[in-house]
Amino acid sequence: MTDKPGIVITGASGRMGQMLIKTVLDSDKAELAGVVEREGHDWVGQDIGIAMGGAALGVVVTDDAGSAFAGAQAVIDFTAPQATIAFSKLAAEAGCVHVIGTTGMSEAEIAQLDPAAQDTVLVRAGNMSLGVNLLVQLTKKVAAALDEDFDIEVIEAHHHHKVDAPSGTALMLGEAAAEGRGVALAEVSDRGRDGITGARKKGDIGFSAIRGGDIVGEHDVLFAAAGERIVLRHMATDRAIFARGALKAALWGQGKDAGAYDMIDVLGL
Ligand SMILES: NC(=O)C1=CN([C@@H]2O[C@H](COP(=O)(O)OP(=O)(O)OC[C@H]3O[C@@H](n4cnc5c(N)ncnc54)[C@H](OP(=O)(O)O)[C@@H]3O)[C@@H](O)[C@H]2O)C=CC1
Ligand SMILES: O=C(O)C1=N[C@H](C(=O)O)C[C@H](O)C1
Repeated sequence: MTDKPGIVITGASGRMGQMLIKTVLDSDKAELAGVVEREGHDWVGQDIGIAMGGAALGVVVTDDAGSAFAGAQAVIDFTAPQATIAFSKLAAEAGCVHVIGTTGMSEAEIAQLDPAAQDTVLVRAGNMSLGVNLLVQLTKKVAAALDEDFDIEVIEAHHHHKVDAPSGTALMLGEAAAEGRGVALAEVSDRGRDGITGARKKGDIGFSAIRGGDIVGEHDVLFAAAGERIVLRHMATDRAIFARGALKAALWGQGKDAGAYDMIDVLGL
C-alpha cells in the first residue's frame, strides 16, 4: 500500500484505454488500481500487461466495474455514452473522482450524470489537452472581439474509426465562440450542409467533419470576413496529450468538493 491515488481505467482495450494505462504506469504520482472491460471481452480475466503484449503487471482485467472502483480513488473513463452513465453511478457509490473523456453524449445523456455529481467529483471535457483548452479560451476572446461580419466555422478532422460528429472538441469550440458572441449555440448552430442549402445565415456557427486514416484530432476555428480570415488551429499528433490531461484531472480532483467540473477548472485557465 502507498499513499498514491489508485486509478481505475475503463475501456481498457480501446485506443485511449491503452494510452491511459501506459500513462498511469509511467507516472510516479498515481498507481494502476484496476482495469475494466465489457462483459464477454477477450481481455477479461487476463493480466493487463500480457493482454497489451508485454510482461505481467499483476493487474487482472475485470468486467465487474463496481468491485474495481471500490477502494480506488479515481476512475478515468473514455468509453461510450451509456457505459459512462452506468460508470458514473458506480464511481459515485465508491466515492471515486470520475474523469470522463467520452464524447457523443446527447444533452439528455449528460443530464443523467447530474446525480453522480451531487455525490462525487466529476470532471468531463470533450478534450483533455492543455492546447485545446487554451484554444477554447482564445476562441471565446476572438469571438467577443469580432462582430457578425465574421462568419465562424469549426472544422475538425479525425481517424476513420471515430463514431460521433461533430467531435466533442468541435462542440466545445462552438460553445466558446457562441459564448464570446453572447448567443446560445443551439440557436445558431449549422451542421451537415448538403444540397441546396440556401446562402449562409449571418451569425450562424457552422460545423464540418472530416474522417480519414489515422488522424489523431485536428481542429480549426475559422473567422471569415470580406477581405480577411483568421484561423485558430490545434493539431494533436499523439493521444498521450489527452491521457496526461485526464490523469492531471484525476489527481486535481482528490479532496475537492463534489460537483461537475471541466478542464478549464483543472488547468486554471
Ligand atoms: N476527451 C478527450 O480528450 C478525448 C476523448 N476521446 C473519446 O473517448 C472515447 C473513446 O475513444 P477511443 O479510445 O478512440 O475508442 P475505442 O473504440 O478505441 O475504445 C472505446 C472503449 O470503450 C469500450 N466500451 C464501449 N462501450 C462500452 C460499454 N457499453 N461498456 C463497457 N465498455 C465499453 C470499448 O470496448 P469494446 O471495444 O469491447 O466495445 C473500448 O474498449 C470516444 O468517445 C472519444 O471521442 C478520445 C480521445 C480524447
Ligand atoms: O475520438 C477521438 O479520437 C477524439 N475525440 C475527442 C473529440 O471528440 O473531440 C478528442 C480528440 O479530438 C480525439
